[in-house]
Amino acid sequence: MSIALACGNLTKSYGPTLALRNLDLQFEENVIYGLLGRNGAGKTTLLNTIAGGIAADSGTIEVSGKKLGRGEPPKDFCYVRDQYRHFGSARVMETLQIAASFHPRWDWTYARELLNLFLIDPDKKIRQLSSGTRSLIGNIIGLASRAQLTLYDEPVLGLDVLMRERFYKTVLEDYANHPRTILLSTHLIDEIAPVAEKIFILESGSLLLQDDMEQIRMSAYLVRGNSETVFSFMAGKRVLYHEAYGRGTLAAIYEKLDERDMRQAREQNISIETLSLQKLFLYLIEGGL
Ligand SMILES: Nc1ncnc2c1ncn2[C@@H]1O[C@H](COP(=O)(O)OP(=O)(O)OP(=O)(O)O)[C@@H](O)[C@H]1O
Repeated sequence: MSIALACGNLTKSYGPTLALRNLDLQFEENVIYGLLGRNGAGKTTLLNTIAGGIAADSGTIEVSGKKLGRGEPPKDFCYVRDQYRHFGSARVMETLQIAASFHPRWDWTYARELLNLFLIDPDKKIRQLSSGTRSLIGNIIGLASRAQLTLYDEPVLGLDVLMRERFYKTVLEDYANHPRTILLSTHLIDEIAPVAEKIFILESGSLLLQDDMEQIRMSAYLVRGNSETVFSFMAGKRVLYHEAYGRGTLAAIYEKLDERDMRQAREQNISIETLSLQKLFLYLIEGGL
């Protein structure tokens, strides 16, 4: 496993607001990450800091083992955010030409295919596009850049469900042929679950959870039953949240359950359901345990 990017002890405040708190994060090469967090959790600050757009107060950013200077962007890197609205009077094709000049691995054949796939007229001016279509221009740049490190900040904002699905499918297909490190920051949590291999959840500038999607699928459960039996079942397990539920208790746990746990649950009439990523997120935030 090689590390593409490592953030060490990263801290950034805006006046009294601590946006990133001693954040340690590592991104492996050739993995798709999902970055989740509530409004104000620090996602954009993290991405901007990695991109060199803002300087951290303290901490380090290393790309392939080499420390970046203050405000220095990583090499072979693409940051997709909502800046394309500033290209108002430029045509789509001109905007792609500017982007291509920054990305040595840019693939024009692929960029044209993507314009067709997302039904975008290359002669239109950016300001004539809907906001969803402007997001797609950024996403096309992210894909066609084939940058080894690609960060997307809310790439599906304003996209209808068909275009969201099409975008995620395209990311996966292209990643299969051209593996690279991709980070997708989004509020649409359950949509990211089939796409991301690993998840980071930020809350108040700190990392609340990081895990493989596969582990999350095998570890996130909601258990319900008589309070006494539920508490005894939960003993020694990581409990994210619990509440009284009628005469019993409902609890969200984060733990791999084995056959013995399942037998105990059956014998004691405890119901166990798997939690979706979105529900896990909600219980993590609500629980704060
Ligand atoms: N330029 C700024 N000046 C002052 N405070 C800021 C600035 N940018 C961000 N913040 C604050 O820093 C914190 C983190 O904001 P950030 O935009 O990184 O969160 P986010 O997770 O991207 O949120 P969202 O999902 O709403 O975009 C918030 O409390 C926010 O109000």
